[in-house]
Amino acid sequence: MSLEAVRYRRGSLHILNQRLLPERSVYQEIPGVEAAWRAIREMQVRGAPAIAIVGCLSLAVELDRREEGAAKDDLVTFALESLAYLVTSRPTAVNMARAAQDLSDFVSHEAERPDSTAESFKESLIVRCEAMLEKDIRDNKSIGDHGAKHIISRANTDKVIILTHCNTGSLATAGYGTALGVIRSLWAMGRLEHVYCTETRPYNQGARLTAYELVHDKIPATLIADSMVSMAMKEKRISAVVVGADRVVANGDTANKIGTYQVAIAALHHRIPFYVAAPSSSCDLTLDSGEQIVIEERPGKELTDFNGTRVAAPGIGVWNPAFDITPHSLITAGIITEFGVHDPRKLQKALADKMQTGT
Ligand SMILES: CSC[C@H]1O[C@H](OP(=O)(O)O)[C@H](O)[C@@H]1O
Repeated sequence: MSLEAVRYRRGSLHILNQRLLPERSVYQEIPGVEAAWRAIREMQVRGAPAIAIVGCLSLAVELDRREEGAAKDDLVTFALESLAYLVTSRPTAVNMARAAQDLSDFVSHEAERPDSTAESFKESLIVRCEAMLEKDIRDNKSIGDHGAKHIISRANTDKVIILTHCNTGSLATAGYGTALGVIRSLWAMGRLEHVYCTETRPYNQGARLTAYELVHDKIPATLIADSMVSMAMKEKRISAVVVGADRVVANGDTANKIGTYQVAIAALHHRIPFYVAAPSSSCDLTLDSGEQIVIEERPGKELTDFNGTRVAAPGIGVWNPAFDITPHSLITAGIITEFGVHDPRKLQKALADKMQTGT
């Protein structure tokens, strides 16, 4: 059975508490929007797509519980306020903000429809939130296959060796994953020799989550410290680097987990192709360049402590940005979306064309 970050059925939402993995696999209920906001802020659930999906499904479960007879205007106000609130949970990943904008537009349109009732409004909004689950998995499988075919077509070996950073798998999405989806597709095609995953300090998404997923799927993999990346590129015959994204902007600059920028610099030095894998829902064409992206800074305790024990010298100052920006010039092999692999400089036009044609 594949790993599930999110378990949903009408009226019921549970998340796998990722702060407890890999030692403990605990699903906790998310009864509504407030609980979702807290779970996202505390990174009990994380990953750009998963954040948006949990946020929107928390609205769906809370709407479902509203007793019949609630006034349509009250439901409209509740939905719009809830979506705006959910966007404040974490600032860097764009997926929640994009989903909130889409759903708010939908709500406003539905509210204006003369033939819509409170019940039909509720049902149509819940159905739109629920559709995010299947769409995300479909997009991830497309990303996986586009990325795998692109890597294979450019490799000079029958099987490839991939380095990845952070966690971009089933624990960061509705399933399959983005960069880890590319790895899963390479494995399914019989074209993957090995994976190197970085521990990804300080939350350890790699050591705790990506390693957990790769072991679960029986994919041959080796965990390395973040500081070992350059040595691994020099010694371990890495064919390509594939990472995820929290926000890709119009010129292809990409916000991703802290450490991605220096992995990209090391890849350039070693002439190793560097890919970003992200659904179009992680792209923000309203921003021209990476300098405009807000970088979340997390509590210093998340850096000074390890498993509840302080390891840093008391009294030391702490800087704990959760993301960094990789300039498009370092994304040398392309940005992999559900539509294909794009030159970062041509991403904006490619996505605009797709949005226009809807294909
Ligand atoms: C497909 S997940 C994308 C992205 O989200 C992660 O950040 P976080 O664990 O802080 O939510 C990481 O940057 C992944 O690459």
